[in-house]
Amino acid sequence: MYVKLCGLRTEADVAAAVDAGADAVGFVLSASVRQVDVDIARRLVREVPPGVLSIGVFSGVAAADVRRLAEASGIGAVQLHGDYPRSAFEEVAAVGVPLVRAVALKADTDVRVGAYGEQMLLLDSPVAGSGHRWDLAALDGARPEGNWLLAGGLGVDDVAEAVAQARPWGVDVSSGIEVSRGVKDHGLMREFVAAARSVT
Ligand SMILES: O=C(O)c1ccccc1NCC(=O)[C@H](O)[C@H](O)COP(=O)(O)O
Repeated sequence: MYVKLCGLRTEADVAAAVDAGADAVGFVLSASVRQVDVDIARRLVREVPPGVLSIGVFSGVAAADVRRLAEASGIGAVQLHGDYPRSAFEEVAAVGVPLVRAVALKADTDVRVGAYGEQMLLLDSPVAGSGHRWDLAALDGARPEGNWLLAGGLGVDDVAEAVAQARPWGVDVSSGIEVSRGVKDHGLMREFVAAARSVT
């Protein structure tokens, strides 16, 4: 079970996420209570050891600016959140790092991983980073195959049940590992990773 812990803002967060066994850590580089600027992102990326992917998360940022921020921060992957067109993925692909397409599942969502040139697909609630769950029954008949992550309101108490139901390749969380909005709880990080991987 691939686990991404998102919305990290401090060196201590990064150390705790790595210690908890996260496969990927997310830094939000667009408007959010969890936003970090490019200088902080660059500093945090340097703390991420080889083998753990540092993912820059963008929403509502023009593709040219995503490219610039991705290159300046040195992040290891780019997550484009929301209604980015294929052309944006093509433009950002020039950075030369893996891409994550993050969307809320709708009737017309292309759920094929790689359909926009991405390496991972992330299915999330309609409001990213809100901690809101969505109805996993929507996956019936629209379940992706391959490297797709489930997100949206997951927490230590329900991630195992959600994994058992949706059978994703990975999971992603932000609100569910926070003590208050935007402030990570390092104990919850450890509990979340263990709970996500408890399903056989
Ligand atoms: O986390 C944010 O504040 C955010 C803001 C804008 C775009 C994306 C954002 N987060 C992206 C993530 O990958 C979150 O981990 C994902 O939406 C799940 O969040 P949550 O429901 O809080 O666990």
